Amino acid sequence: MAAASVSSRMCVGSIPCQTSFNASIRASSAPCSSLPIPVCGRKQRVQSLSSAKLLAGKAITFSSARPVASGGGRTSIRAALSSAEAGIATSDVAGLSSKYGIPGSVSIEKGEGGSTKVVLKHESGAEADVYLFGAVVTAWRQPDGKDFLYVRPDAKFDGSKPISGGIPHCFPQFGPGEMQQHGFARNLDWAIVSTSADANPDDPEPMLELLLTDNEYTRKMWPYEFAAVYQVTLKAEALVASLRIINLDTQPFDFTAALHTYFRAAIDKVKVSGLKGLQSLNKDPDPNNPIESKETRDEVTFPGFVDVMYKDAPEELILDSGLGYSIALQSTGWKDAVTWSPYKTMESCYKEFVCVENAQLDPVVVEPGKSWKAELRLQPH
Ligand SMILES: O=P(O)(O)OC[C@H]1O[C@@H](O)[C@H](O)[C@@H](O)[C@@H]1O
Repeated sequence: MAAASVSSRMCVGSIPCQTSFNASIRASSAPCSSLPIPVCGRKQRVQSLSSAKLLAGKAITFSSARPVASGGGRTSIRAALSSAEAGIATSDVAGLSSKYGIPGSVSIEKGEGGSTKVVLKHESGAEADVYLFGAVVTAWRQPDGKDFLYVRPDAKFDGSKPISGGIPHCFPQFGPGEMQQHGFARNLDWAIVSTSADANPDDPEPMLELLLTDNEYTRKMWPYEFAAVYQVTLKAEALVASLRIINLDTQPFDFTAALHTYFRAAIDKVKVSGLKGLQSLNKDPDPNNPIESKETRDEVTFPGFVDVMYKDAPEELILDSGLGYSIALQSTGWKDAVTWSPYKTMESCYKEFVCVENAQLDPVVVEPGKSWKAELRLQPH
């Protein structure tokens, strides 16, 4: 749909503070202009959907804990999402800034390689950078300036390949498999749906909500209509990443996925705890025929090349970075975990990072009109 044909306008401050953009739409059958007077909308930036589509539409529940109602709502959900997508070009930093920027909390900037990034700023001094290309959180800076995430020196930000570092998405395939390694979600521009900084009245936490839907390119690899909605919230001492996959198709689909997090670490000292007793599948030496075993160590270390998948991981893993601090990875919905260190296959940087990934390794089936949700909360431990 051409941007010009879309009735899309600012709807600043018309959303009650406690709800997200989508929850508000769900709660309302009214067009944007007739939604309630701002409660604390000063720090809310949303892209309104076409009012006609909202009035005609069924519930859009991709930010709620409840699955999307099945049945006839799909067409209108799709229409509403198309409207949300057909906004400002991802390269239009000025346009995106005026629509979604929130002074002091959310800024839209030109990042590395000319790619657009969103910087979330918490009043504690913490910051997070999120690139629209791949919806990758590339930095999570602490108030003292330390960045807990890592971007490889060979990372490209110009769209020529996925950004190698931070928190890339693996979707709809963790891999290896029929499509490109780790799927297509990290190769595409995601659209901003909303930003806010007032969901919590006691703590102005900046939040960014991004959207990816199918297109010709994705359907060639994975022939389904879908929406992926990704919310990143920066708290004083935590980064929360919440992913929802909605089936907009008329048939069920299945996928595997992961958040492929690159943590800054000292490879000779880093340890991961919480994996003991889990079934492990070692992709070394043959990723297509992993060797099954059981993890016996309290603390998993990285003395050489490591590429291991763990089934049914607990909701909390602890990463001791070896740099003087530890990070808790708390997750819901992500059933499995992966540890990866390329070791000397990446001579220039292997000493500086480790990947501990929250994953869904067995295909998850989503029925038409239903959705799947998983959340990762990272916080100092
Ligand atoms: O695509 P990237 O970021 O280079 O990561 C590749 C690695 O990603 C890991 O998740 C896989 O377990 C490895 O097998 C793979 O080599």
